[in-house]
Amino acid sequence: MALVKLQTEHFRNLSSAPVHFSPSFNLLYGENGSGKTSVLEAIAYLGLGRSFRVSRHQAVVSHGETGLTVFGGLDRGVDGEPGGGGNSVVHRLGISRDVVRKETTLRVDGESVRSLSALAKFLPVSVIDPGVFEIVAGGPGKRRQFLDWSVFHVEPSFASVWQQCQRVTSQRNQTLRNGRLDDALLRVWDTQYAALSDRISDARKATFERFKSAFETLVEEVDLNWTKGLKLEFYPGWDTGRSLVEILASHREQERKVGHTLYGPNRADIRLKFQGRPVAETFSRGQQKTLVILMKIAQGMVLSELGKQVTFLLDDINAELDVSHRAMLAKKLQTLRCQVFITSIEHPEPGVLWPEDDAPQYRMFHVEHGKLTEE
Ligand SMILES: Nc1ncnc2c1ncn2[C@@H]1O[C@H](COP(=O)(O)OP(=O)(O)OP(=O)(O)O)[C@@H](O)[C@H]1O
Repeated sequence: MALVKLQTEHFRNLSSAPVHFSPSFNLLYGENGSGKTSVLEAIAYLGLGRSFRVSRHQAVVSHGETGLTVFGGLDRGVDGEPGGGGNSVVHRLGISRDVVRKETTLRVDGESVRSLSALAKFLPVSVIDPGVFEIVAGGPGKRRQFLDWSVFHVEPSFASVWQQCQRVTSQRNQTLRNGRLDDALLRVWDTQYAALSDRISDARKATFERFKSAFETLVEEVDLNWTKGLKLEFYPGWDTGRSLVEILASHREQERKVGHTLYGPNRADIRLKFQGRPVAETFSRGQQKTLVILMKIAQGMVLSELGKQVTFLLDDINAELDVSHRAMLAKKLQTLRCQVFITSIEHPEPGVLWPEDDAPQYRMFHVEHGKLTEE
């Protein structure tokens, strides 16, 4: 699927006029503060139900307004129509947020839906912005988020198992904090928690294996010297040599002291090592950035294998990647037949992104005061 129509109301500084996009590449350029990132943010809002820049919905709502709406029209993507995709909308998505009532309303094809996953499954959006490099440089939380995004799109039941596990974890934490020694109750929570944790971990591991294999193929293809000896490993959040119930029972006092669960899927990680050491300690900043880009592409490959097209949102990559890495990224995304949005301050030169003169179908937009004008 590709987002071929976008219309927003009261979304930051964006104009409410509808915009039609290419199912392939879309190049957006404009001055600082013109609204380029806000366009990507509005697209991501449809696919993630939140902003990728800020955690408060209020910040995204236009000043002086009490709510926002984003509508999207999807078509079947680059391969959906003879001749490389036409703008024929096959699904309509809508999300509204009322920040006074703190209510979100979701619609798919005119029907109300309750869960965000019903909307999100239509539009897998992957953001590559300056903050994305935290996946390598930052803590395990960023890598869990990265992995779970693909698990969600690969394993249909993942979102509901995850929610159940969060509920049980929070009840278990309350019991741990409860001063009374309530061992019998804790054991009940332990059993439920361990069963859900195993399901989460199995789903994560299966998706991780797909991801790892795509990543290895990609690394082979791009043939970058410094990636030889790089190892990716999934850590589920506990030592799987023993059952989680056993581990929890043997760390009762420790968990009671801290008042929360210390072992399980909330501790999972993708461990990235180079010659036995964490890459964050070994790789240069440029290498770390390239590594994240390769991981993002590999994630796109996994979804492509399952017949799903990722919509990539590339914010200001000129500031992050040199010309050759930008060209490598554009080429790979073109091969994957993904939909791509790229922002830049300068007028884009397609010859830089596609030096071999094999530019795909693209649309170019100038962004000014929140309004997009196609060129
Ligand atoms: N809630 C809001 N309501 C109205 N306008 C807003 C709101 N939040 C931000 N803005 C304004 O919207 C504009 C769009 O900002 P955005 O970050 O999208 O610009 P950009 O083109 O990506 O800029 P840059 O190149 O500097 O990254 C800015 O001028 C900002 O001041």
